[in-house]
Amino acid sequence: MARVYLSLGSNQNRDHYIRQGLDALIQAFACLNLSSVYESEAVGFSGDAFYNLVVGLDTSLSVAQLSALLKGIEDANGRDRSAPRFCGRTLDIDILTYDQAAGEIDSVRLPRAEILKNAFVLQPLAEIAGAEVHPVVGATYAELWQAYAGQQKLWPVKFEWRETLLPARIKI
Ligand SMILES: Nc1ncnc2c1ncn2[C@@H]1O[C@H](COP(=O)(O)OP(=O)(O)OP(=O)(O)O)[C@@H](O)[C@H]1O
Ligand SMILES: Nc1nc2c(c(=O)[nH]1)N=C(CO)CN2
Repeated sequence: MARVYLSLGSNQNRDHYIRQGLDALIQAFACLNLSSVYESEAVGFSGDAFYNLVVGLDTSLSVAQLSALLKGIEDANGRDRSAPRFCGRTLDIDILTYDQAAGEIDSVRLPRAEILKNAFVLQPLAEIAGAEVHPVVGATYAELWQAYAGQQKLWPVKFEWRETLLPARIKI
């Protein structure tokens, strides 16, 4: 089994698509660890604000199998692959880490560089995996998030539907 962390983001019909993404992950995996959902301004382009969260899970899927599964979930949720990289997103699911893998595996770059760049990734990752060590930097996510101080900090968003996920093998 590999320990995996995923980043979910949406800035179009955000409640709907984040919920859809989580429902699909619940169907696919035995147990999910969910961070809070955070709202932040779009980084890298001007557009609607995003909701982001991080999900932790254990899987026996390979990186290639996991990547294909996640692309399928994105596609089923209106993802337009012809759109430019920095534009609105119905649902984006990225693999942040896969155990301690480092490098390009089956066209997936690990660990994902955005962990060290963006509060909307690092803050929720530190929330649910603060004691775990970044595969390349060697510091824990809690340490990395502390070092990020002074830059953008995000605040959790209250989700009415979050509690409704509780019966579904979810650790919040
Ligand atoms: N860590 C990763 N997680 C998911 N896909 C990755 C990763 N690294 C490389 N890829 C591959 O790169 C392709 C482009 O993905 P990438 O996430 O870089 O761009 P994007 O999804 O268009 O933009 P973004 O995720 O920044 O919104 C994906 O289809 C996937 O095959
Ligand atoms: N706040 C925020 N900004 C972004 C995000 C995102 O998920 N959250 N994703 C992007 C493209 O992947 C570009 N900009």
